[in-house]
Amino acid sequence: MTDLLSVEHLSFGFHDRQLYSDLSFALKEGSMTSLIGANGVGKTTLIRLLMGQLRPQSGQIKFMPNMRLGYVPQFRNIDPEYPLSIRSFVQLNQLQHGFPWHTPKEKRQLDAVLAQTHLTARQHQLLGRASGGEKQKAYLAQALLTAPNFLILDEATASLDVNTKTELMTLVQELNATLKLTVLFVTHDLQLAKDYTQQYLLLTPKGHELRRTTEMDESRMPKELRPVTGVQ
Ligand SMILES: Nc1ncnc2c1ncn2[C@@H]1O[C@H](COP(=O)(O)OP(=O)(O)OP(=O)(O)O)[C@@H](O)[C@H]1O
Repeated sequence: MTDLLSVEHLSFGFHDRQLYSDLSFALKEGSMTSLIGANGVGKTTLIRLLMGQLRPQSGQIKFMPNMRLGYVPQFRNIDPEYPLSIRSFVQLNQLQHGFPWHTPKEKRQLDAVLAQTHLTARQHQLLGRASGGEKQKAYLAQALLTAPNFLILDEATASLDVNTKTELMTLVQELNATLKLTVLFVTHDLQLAKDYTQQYLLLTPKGHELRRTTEMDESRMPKELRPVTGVQ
């Protein structure tokens, strides 16, 4: 299988702190990878580098030519009085052509994405009154509207309850299987990493490792990462 992403000898730091000095790894097309590491080790910074918001100090970030990136941010609280329905919120990602209306093709795409994320029945619910899981699925649906083949989930399950986390990750797994989405999942939750992704990229101040989650040695993981309990 081809590499969707290849990072070669990347180095980056902020003025007072070097985060990586020789970071190299590749993600295969269609793979699911957890990005894990202690607080402040540089996970978000790596995502910002991948998204082109920061430039490497040296080294290279290469994507396959037809890479289309979708980004799902961390769950945020939304004001209960937020005026848009789930459908209208998801649709915001389609208003980039500058017209305040939607073409029949866009409506079909929107309906398809709402169905993919199991939101069809709840699409007229006000987003502010939706459950945490529905809100997070709305962010996911918004990202899917641009038909990405690479999806970055940035702590997207943090602050969701266990059942909702499971539901969201099952959905992401379905999308990975049906759309061949390559997934990079930033998480502090080792159990989710083991249950839903095949490999993990661990960042530590001393270096990094990319391994299969079946080979994860919990005792070598940073202490603050949630212990693997085996209970879902
Ligand atoms: N714009 C910036 N300017 C200076 N330092 C920064 C900037 N952004 C992040 N940092 C620092 O870089 C380090 C890595 O931050 P980053 O947010 O990438 O870590 P993280 O692994 O995502 O942490 P967490 O798990 O807590 O979200 C931290 O020490 C942070 O304070």
